Amino acid sequence: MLRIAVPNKGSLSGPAADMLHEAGYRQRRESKELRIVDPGNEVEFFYLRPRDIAIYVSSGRLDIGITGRDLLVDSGADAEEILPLGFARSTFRFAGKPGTASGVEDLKGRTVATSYEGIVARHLADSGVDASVVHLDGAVETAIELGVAEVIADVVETGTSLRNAGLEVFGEPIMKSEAIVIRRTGADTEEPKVQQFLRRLQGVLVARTYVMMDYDCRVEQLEKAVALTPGLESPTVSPLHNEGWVAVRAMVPTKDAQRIMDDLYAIGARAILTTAIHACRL
Ligand SMILES: Nc1ncnc2c1ncn2[C@@H]1O[C@H](COP(=O)(O)OP(=O)(O)OP(=O)(O)O)[C@@H](O)[C@H]1O
Ligand SMILES: O=P(O)(O)OC[C@H]1O[C@H](OP(=O)(O)OP(=O)(O)O)[C@H](O)[C@@H]1O
Ligand SMILES: [Mg+2]
Repeated sequence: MLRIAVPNKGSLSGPAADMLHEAGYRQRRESKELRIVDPGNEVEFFYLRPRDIAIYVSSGRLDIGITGRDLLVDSGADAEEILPLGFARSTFRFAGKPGTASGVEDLKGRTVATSYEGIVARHLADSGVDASVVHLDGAVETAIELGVAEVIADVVETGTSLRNAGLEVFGEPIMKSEAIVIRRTGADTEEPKVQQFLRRLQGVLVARTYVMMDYDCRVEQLEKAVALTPGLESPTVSPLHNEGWVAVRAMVPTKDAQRIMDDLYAIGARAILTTAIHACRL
């Protein structure tokens, strides 16, 4: 049975459960459930604090975990990223009152409040800057107003929390994060059960980012049309009953679908349709 750690709270937990559900796995019904077995898929899910997941996975007791890249790095645990999942995207940045500093080099002798002490301490050390780090559990934006620190380092997504606290980011982003699948460093990912799990999640990612596009075009326009819709391997081209016409079918990135439809129309393609992909194995 494959043992998988899933975030039980916070920004990662809802989207992770949605993705696992879309991949065909049973998920818990109540937020108080701490573990469930999915016997049909031979998988057991453990619902754990996002921060603890890398530690459990590095211990080898759980095979796989879903967590944030920033949480993995912060933990310093002996685990590694094997698949990015595209949700809970954020950057990790320094911020302060306007004019406080313009880069990490200005932080010498100052105090930085953060919930990600591991990331911050390493970044300061790598930059050769000697500054103090104060650990807070959350809501770190308030630390400056209340005099606990002059600077914070925190997760930034829309920037709303910083703006509401009258703070501004400064310096280069310390890191970019998103939800990821992790395993113990060097663990065997060739294991068929692990491979099957990863393929299912990849299938969900593809289904979320691609649509299937069908259209008819004249044979003379086929090369131009195929250049617009190269597909993942190569598009399917079938003859139509009307001589001189073919039907083409290819996967296209959802975000480009409307532009591609315009371009196909402009070169004479017609009956251009897109359909959602619900699941796939590449
Ligand atoms: N507003 C946000 N937008 C996108 N990702 C976020 C946001 N806040 C946190 N994250 C990401 O979620 C993960 C943190 O998960 P965690 O559950 O600890 O934090 P949280 O969502 O802030 O929850 P809480 O603070 O309520 O415990 C990190 O990978 C972080 O980058
Ligand atoms: O840039 P934004 O879109 O505002 O998102 C970033 C904020 O979201 C998270 O906070 P959360 O609400 O989880 O509270 P916390 O600080 O207690 O973790 C994070 O810690 C930032 O504060
Ligand atoms: Mg938070």
